Amino acid sequence: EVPISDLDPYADEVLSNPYPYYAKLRDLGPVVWLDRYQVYALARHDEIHAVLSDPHNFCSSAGVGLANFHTEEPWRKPSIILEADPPAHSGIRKVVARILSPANISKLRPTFEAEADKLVDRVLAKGHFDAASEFCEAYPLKVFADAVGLPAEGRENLLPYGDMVFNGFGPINERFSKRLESSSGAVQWINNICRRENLSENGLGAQLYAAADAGELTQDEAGMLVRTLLSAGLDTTVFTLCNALVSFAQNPDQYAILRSNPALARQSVEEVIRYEPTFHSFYRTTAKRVEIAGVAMDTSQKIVVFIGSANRDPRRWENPDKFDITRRATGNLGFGTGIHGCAGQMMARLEGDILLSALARKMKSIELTGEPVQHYNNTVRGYTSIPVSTTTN
Ligand SMILES: CC(C)Cc1ccc(C(=O)O)cc1
Repeated sequence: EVPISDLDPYADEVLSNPYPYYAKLRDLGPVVWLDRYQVYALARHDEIHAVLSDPHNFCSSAGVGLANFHTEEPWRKPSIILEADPPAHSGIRKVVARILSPANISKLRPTFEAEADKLVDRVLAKGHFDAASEFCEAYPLKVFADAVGLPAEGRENLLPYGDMVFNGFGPINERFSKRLESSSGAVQWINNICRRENLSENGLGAQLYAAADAGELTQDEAGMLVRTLLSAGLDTTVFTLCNALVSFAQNPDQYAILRSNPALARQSVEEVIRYEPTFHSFYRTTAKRVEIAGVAMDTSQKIVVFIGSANRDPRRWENPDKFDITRRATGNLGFGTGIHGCAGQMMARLEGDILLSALARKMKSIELTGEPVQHYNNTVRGYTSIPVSTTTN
């Protein structure tokens, strides 16, 4: 029989430190029934990897959150890439993958490096700063928003919008719908800013519209994909940088290794994404009657996969709870895997590599001057405040 758990993965006490709860789920078995939400839960690496690698049996078009689009209205128009299955997904993904390819985004490196050095010098000159709001948020909101081609004004809408998107993959509870009302301005702003006339001539947004001119997409689909970039590309990198800073602050020996060789920044981003992934849980829906680890499931069943648990599974990782930037962390599930694997992962690595190496070259150690304040969201983990004092060379 399938073990039953009454865990509420969206309770604040679980969100504040999910790892002990993940360990319990892993020990219960490869497939667990979450009674509270009436869904199956996978917490072990191998089963999660298998489900994310099998879009045929485990589909995304019913939504990748708790809500089942087969039976309920999505809160926003479904994404044409995230919430799509082959064959519709394939052509769209090809365009996005080209625009976010290493070849295309490596052209951004000189600008990204110049902005990182400017930001590091600015915060170090202050003597102490909030590494969340003044550093980890400021950097993607400048370099990625510029790269997409957004105007300077209105960017304060971006993180609140992303927060709604990521809450939206969990239970659409009263908190969420209240947030939706209060941030309807952000939703309007996002839908408007994705229009071609509001974007720069040569940014990633313009490149999507150029693909439409070339007949690879419709103009509408290009606009929807600009929304994708703004939905997926901000909060995720902001919180990854926050998680990096806090992980290094709590493991000064690891920051000392990075200081001794800033070129390790790229590899350290990989370990941050394994150890403290920003994105923790999302869903697939069975597309037919199917079995996982001997458990027979009906069609149209929701399955939650806990990415954050897969990355700490001792069946896959040695000493999984240790933050160790010298380990080989590639292949972790922080960026997902398979046809829906993160299309922006090279952009995320570029931002993390550049900002962390710029910091490591100039800041001797990361000294917290107060407790980091965690950001609470149904599916992403990060911080809203990380008070640090600067210790230059
Ligand atoms: C971790 C993923 C769920 C992030 C994400 C969010 C939104 C979209 C979209 O297409 O709107 C795509 C990807």
